[in-house]
Amino acid sequence: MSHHIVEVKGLHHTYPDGTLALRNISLRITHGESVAVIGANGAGKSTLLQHFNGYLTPTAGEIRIGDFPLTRETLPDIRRTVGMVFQNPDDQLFMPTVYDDVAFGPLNLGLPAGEVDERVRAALAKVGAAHLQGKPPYRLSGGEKKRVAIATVLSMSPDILVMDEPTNGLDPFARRQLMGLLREFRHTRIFTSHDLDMVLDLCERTIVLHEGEVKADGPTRDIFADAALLAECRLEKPLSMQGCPVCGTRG
Ligand SMILES: Nc1ncnc2c1ncn2[C@@H]1O[C@H](COP(=O)(O)OP(=O)(O)OP(=O)(O)O)[C@@H](O)[C@H]1O
Repeated sequence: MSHHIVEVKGLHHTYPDGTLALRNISLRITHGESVAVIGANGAGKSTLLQHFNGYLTPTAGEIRIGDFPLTRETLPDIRRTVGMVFQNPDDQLFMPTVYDDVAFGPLNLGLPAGEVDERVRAALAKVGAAHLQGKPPYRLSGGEKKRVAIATVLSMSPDILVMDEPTNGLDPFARRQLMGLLREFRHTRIFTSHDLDMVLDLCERTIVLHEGEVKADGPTRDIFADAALLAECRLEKPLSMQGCPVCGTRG
């Protein structure tokens, strides 16, 4: 299913203030892959993800989603294909109620009212936020906002799910619930996270960014076993691979 493929060729991104955030990034993510993009603060993870559905435009290089290069003409279709959860849920929630926010995307697809309602209820139930549907988003807690932001993307049934720090601000129960949901999602998943145990659990492939460049791209366990790479990129092993300080067993 080629429409689930994300391809990046020679991507550079310089912000208007002159910050060079991405340098010559090339990668290809195919259907059904679960891929983590990790790196220290400021490594370029959010900048990279925001190119996948055209929120940022490359300074140089190309993004292809499936068979199409990302251009002004293909952008509406690509936004239907790629569901993006931003790091900050306030960037995603702007309607008077939670229900309206989750319905916004499906309504824009022109779906009949009954189907929109079905999608909204299913998406809110999946993130455990059905009870919040009548509330204004600005009255929600940080973790509640995050869950609703995720529901706004799920209600669009995207082919490719892109999430920037999806577990940020979630309590342990909500984190586990989200991990279950990501595990169930059968199409392409790409996310950034500092939650390296989640990365180890959910992603067979990990891409390491360091100072705007791809430093490594490979099987997640191999990445976390490379102590020199982790040290160079200011990363640590997931807790579950650090061994038990009491009994001395290795992860
Ligand atoms: N709007 C902006 N204008 C100028 N520079 C920016 C802008 N947004 C991000 N940057 C810079 O681009 C670089 C990459 O930032 P980015 O947000 O992509 O990092 P990140 O890896 O997602 O970090 P974090 O883990 O802290 O979320 C950083 O040097 C940052 O200061």
